[in-house]
Amino acid sequence: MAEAVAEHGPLCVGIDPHPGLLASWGLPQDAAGLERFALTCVEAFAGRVALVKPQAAFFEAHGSRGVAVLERVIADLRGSGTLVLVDAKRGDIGSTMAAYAAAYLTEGSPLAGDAVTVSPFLGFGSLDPAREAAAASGRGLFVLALTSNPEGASVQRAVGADGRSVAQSIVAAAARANAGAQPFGDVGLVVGATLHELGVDLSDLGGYVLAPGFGAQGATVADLRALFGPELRGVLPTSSRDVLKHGPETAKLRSAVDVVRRSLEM
Ligand SMILES: O=C(O)c1cc(=O)[nH]c(=O)n1[C@@H]1O[C@H](COP(=O)(O)O)[C@@H](O)[C@H]1O
Repeated sequence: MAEAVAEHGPLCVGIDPHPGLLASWGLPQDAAGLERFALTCVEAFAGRVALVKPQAAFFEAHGSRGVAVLERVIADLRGSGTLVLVDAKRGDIGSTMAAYAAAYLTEGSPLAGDAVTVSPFLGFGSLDPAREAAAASGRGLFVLALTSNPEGASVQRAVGADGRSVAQSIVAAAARANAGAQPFGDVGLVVGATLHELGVDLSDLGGYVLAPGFGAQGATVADLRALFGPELRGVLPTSSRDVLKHGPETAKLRSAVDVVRRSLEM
């Protein structure tokens, strides 16, 4: 990850084939349209950004043919040397989590990218099978901590018996998992760029922070710096619709990526 960020900058671009985007790209609302959309994104982004984040939901919406397209996207991006974060937000009891870990974090599985998003809201310990699989296969996790949607706060800012917010407990558990790793461990967090204040201390995290909400959900580069500090150390801003709306021409998608990337350098 550190090498990819050093080469391309910290921007993560999402592949979110919304029905509205398929329509504006002049594509049919079926698996063939999805495939055309997703492979155009691969062509536009491979080798140009540190990380690409396909959103699994939009592929699953097309059934098994859609999932096959997701598998192809993962294979093509990884084959080009571009890191893939599969945004599947999985979370379940530990014994079932082990099956998700087999699907998303195990070498040889067609759905395994380089990292996957997971939900800790069944208890951080329920993620242990995913942490073990990630460590064994050299992959990573991005654990939801403070999400970009306004509804998240009622759960994530709730204060537990120990006086800490749920989000701060998640940060602490991730920091424990990353302890000793240099420069960063396998466990990243998701913290929305749309938040008005952080309200958690990320200084000991020892992992990357994926920051969605940048672009289409309204957060700007200034918001990112206000929230995470001017250096944006370890922060991976991620944008989907704000880039994808420039398709279907590959050149226009690439220049949209360049504009966003430059805005993060200023
Ligand atoms: O895990 C995520 O990526 C995620 C977490 C979060 O708190 N908010 C959030 O928007 N996301 C995802 O990030 C993407 C944001 O898309 P845009 O709003 O189009 O940039 C979508 O795929 C969301 O599912």
